[in-house]
Amino acid sequence: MSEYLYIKNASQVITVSGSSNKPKVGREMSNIGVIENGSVLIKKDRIVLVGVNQAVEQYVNRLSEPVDVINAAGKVVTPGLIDPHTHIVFAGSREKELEMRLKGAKYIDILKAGGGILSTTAETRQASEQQLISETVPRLDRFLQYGVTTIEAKSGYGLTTMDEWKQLRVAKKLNEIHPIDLVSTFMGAHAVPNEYKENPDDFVQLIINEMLPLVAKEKLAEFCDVFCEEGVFTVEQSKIILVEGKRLGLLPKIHADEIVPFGGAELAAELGAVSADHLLRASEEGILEMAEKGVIAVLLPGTAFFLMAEPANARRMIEAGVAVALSTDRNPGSSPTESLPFIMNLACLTMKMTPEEVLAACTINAAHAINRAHEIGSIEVGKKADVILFDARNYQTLQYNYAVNLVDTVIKNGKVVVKGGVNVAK
Ligand SMILES: O=C(O)CC1=NCN=C1
Ligand SMILES: [Zn+2]
Repeated sequence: MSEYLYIKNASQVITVSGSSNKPKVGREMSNIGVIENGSVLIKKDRIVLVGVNQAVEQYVNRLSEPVDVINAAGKVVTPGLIDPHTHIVFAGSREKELEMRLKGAKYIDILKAGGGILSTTAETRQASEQQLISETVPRLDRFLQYGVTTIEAKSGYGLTTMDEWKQLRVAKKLNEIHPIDLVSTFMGAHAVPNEYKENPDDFVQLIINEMLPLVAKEKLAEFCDVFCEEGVFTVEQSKIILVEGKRLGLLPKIHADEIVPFGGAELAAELGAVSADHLLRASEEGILEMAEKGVIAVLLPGTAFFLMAEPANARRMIEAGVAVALSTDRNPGSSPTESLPFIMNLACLTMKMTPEEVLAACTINAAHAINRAHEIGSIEVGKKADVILFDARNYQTLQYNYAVNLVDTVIKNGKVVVKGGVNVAK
């Protein structure tokens, strides 16, 4: 195994270069830096050269050290895909809810009746750290097979100080043992637990006075997120939590305007949140304020699809100058999928995003949504060698061939972890 890995003769290399200091907005989202007949040279865990085949070949031929070669003929090479919004650490499953919703039950009514998030919370509270690890690893393995090399991971199924702490410790442990990188978000404000149903403001105080200080002291999360929604947390409660999180060094994110127009996008802009997520019902004012303040819209078309709801107005957001990222929203209730490639298909087919925009949204813009654009999200010299080879001759095929997995090879930190679609990292 040499220090050099040479990915040669790709049909296309999609570099998504030139936007590491700020996310792509507007027409910039369509500029994804395509190199026809290109190659990539990796040394250890970093990208050291990317360009047209001949130029990279000449450089490689002058090297005195041995070079491992991957023949990428007929393949499209992209940066590793990034999922900036998952609830991946949890126990149990919620298939029963699908049947209820197919018979007309609404997501939010199931939650209000003590199901939904609260039923996953009951199972997650019961689960040991080891059980949470063993239930989450297969989900991470599937993400890897879909070409996802970095994900964000929220807490929010503990809803007690110790159980939120447990979830975040599990995410930290998974980040150490699994090839995928996990970036953690504290989301103690995911739902009001039954024991605080009569006095939700006391739960907000528990989050402020106990959970946030512990998470900040132990540096178990970089972001703080709140489910700002009718019947969950009010705009006022959300603001109190996110302002305190920000004071303690946790950057704000917000589940905004998912079910009803609720002012979440406006709150995200007011607080200068890194991202506002969902936005199926965001107002025109909220979109304009997000554009003005540079708040990234993390859109979740898989959740809209699974909840049989209208998706977010991506075209209006892109037109208004809001940076758009995409995510699976992997969770057991409203989006049980790891297929970020299918989310890209849905973004094209249900939100009319272009093949270029969805690639920018799943790479560099997603990297900005988790504060990692200096490290990942594009194929540029000095960045982490997180690279995907897709079995396709051009990037448009990735959206044309929908609901299939075209990932052939996944390289994580310069090491091959998926080959021929098979996980070889074990
Ligand atoms: O239902 C869940 O478990 C996750 C979720 N949080 C907010 N929307 C969906
Ligand atoms: Zn979510």
